[in-house]
Amino acid sequence: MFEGKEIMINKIDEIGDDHVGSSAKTPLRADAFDISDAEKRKRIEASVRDILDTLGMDLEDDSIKGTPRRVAKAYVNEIFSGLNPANKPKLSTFDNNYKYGEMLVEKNITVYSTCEHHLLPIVGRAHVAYISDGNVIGLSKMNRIVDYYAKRPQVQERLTMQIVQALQKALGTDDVACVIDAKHLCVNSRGVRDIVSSTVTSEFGGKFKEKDTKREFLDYIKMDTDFKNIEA
Ligand SMILES: Nc1nc2c(ncn2[C@@H]2O[C@H](COP(=O)(O)OP(=O)(O)OP(=O)(O)O)[C@@H](O)[C@H]2O)c(=O)[nH]1
Ligand SMILES: [Zn+2]
Repeated sequence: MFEGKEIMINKIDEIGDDHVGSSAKTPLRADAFDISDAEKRKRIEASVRDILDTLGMDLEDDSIKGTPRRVAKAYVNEIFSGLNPANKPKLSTFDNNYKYGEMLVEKNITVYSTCEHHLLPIVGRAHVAYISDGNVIGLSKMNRIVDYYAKRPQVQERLTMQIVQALQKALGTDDVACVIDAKHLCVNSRGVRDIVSSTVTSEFGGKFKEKDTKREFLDYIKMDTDFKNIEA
C-alpha cells in the first residue's frame, strides 16, 4: 500500500508539476496514473459512443461508426497527451560557454490547447524568454514544453505559469517570462460568440519583473496588443 503511494508520488514528480506552485498544478486525482493509456482509450471510446447515441446519431453509419475510436485516440495520444509523464520532453541544457548575457526570446510558438470548462480549443501564440544564469537550453525545447503543458485540459493562466515554472527549473534561474495571446473557441464560437476577442496572459519571473527588462521583452514580441495593464 505504502509502496504504491510512493510510486504515485514519483509519477506526479515526473509529470513536471513537482516544482509548480500549488495554485498552478493541474488538478489531477491521486489515482490519475493508475489508468493506462489503453484503458483510457477504451473508456473514452465507450463514453463518446454514449454521447453520439444520446444525440440520436446512427452509429452504424459508415462515416460515424469509427468516431468514438477516433476521438478516444485523438484525446489520449494527442489532445491530452500532456497528462502522461512519459510524454514530457527532456529539457536538455548546455553550458553557456559563449557567455551570451542578453535575453533570448522564442516568439510566436504555436499553442493548441483545450479549455477545461467546455473542452473546446484554445488556439494562439506563446512568447517565451529567459536570461541565462550559466545554462542555455535548446531552442526547440521551449516549443516542446509549451506544447506539453498545452496538451491538457487547461485554463490559460495556469498554462502560462506552468511553462515559466518548468523552464525556471530546467535553467536554474528565476529569469524566465511567458506571454500567451490566444483565442478561446468557447468564447468565439458559442456562448457570447465574440469572434474577435483574444486573451492575453503573462508570467514574469526574476529580472523580468523589472520595468526595463519587461519592456525589452514586450518590444521584441511586439503584439498588436495594449500591454499597459501588464507593465510595471
Ligand atoms: N479565467 C479563465 N476563464 C476561462 C478560460 N477558458 C474559458 N474560460 C471561461 O470559463 C467561464 C465558464 O463560465 P460558466 O458560466 O461556468 O460557463 P458558461 O455558462 O458556459 O459561460 P459562457 O461561456 O459565458 O456561456 C466562461 O466565462 C469562459 O469564458 C481560461 O483559460 N481562463
Ligand atoms: Zn471554455
